[in-house]
Amino acid sequence: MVRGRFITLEGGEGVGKSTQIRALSAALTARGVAVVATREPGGSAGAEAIRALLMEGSDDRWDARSEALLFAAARADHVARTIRPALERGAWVLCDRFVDSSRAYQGGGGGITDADLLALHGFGSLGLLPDHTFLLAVSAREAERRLAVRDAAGADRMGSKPADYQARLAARFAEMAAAEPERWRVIDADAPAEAVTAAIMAELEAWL
Ligand SMILES: Nc1ncnc2c1ncn2[C@@H]1O[C@H](COP(=O)(O)OP(=O)(O)OP(=O)(O)O)[C@@H](O)[C@H]1O
Ligand SMILES: Cc1cn([C@H]2C[C@H](O)[C@@H](COP(=O)(O)O)O2)c(=O)[nH]c1=O
Repeated sequence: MVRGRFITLEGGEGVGKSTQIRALSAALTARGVAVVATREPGGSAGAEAIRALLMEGSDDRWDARSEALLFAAARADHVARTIRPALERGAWVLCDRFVDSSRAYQGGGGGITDADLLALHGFGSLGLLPDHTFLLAVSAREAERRLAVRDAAGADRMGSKPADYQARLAARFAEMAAAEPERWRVIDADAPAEAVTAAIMAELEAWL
């Protein structure tokens, strides 16, 4: 079976993932690569409907277990309807967040065990993992500056989690990147957007 590449961008709030997905899509398309750019939660009709349930309403709308199940259900639909078909066509899938966001947010932030989250992922998405994951790391000061711009009109449900939740999830991202260095690359995302794109493209060069 011909298989494309599955690349994910991860990190905390407002670290520049969507900016990079757009720039990388353009750079890879210019190199003749068939690209599917997508995001989580979302990326298929069913998953976008679940996204609205997750992103709207008050912080206590879902408890940690219900929230983990909803993210896993959205991911199962996204994988089955968008990601696997694209990979089977030989496309490169660039995804803004994937299962590692559940491991950081619902795990590190929300206290669900990694084993439970991976079991949900094994059932829902048959355990699909990215070939390569880029962690966009920003300093606390830069994160604060970017979030002030993003949330000037108010944060969504996930973006309004308390500071200790944000600190736990950042620590969990760093832990996962250190534990699986063959899949993860940590990118200095305090740098200007063009420099971040160049750093990621340099890592992807080997596959082009
Ligand atoms: N390298 C960069 N340097 C300075 N500002 C940046 C950089 N990358 C993105 N930004 C700005 O930071 C803000 C957040 O960027 P973006 O929406 O790409 O982040 P994100 O990680 O996708 O956010 P979210 O968590 O909301 O999905 C935007 O205002 C964007 O223009
Ligand atoms: C996939 C996934 C996402 N989240 C959180 C992370 C963000 O707060 C939102 C998504 O918003 P974005 O602006 O599109 O990045 O959802 C999560 O908690 N768990 C997940 O699995």
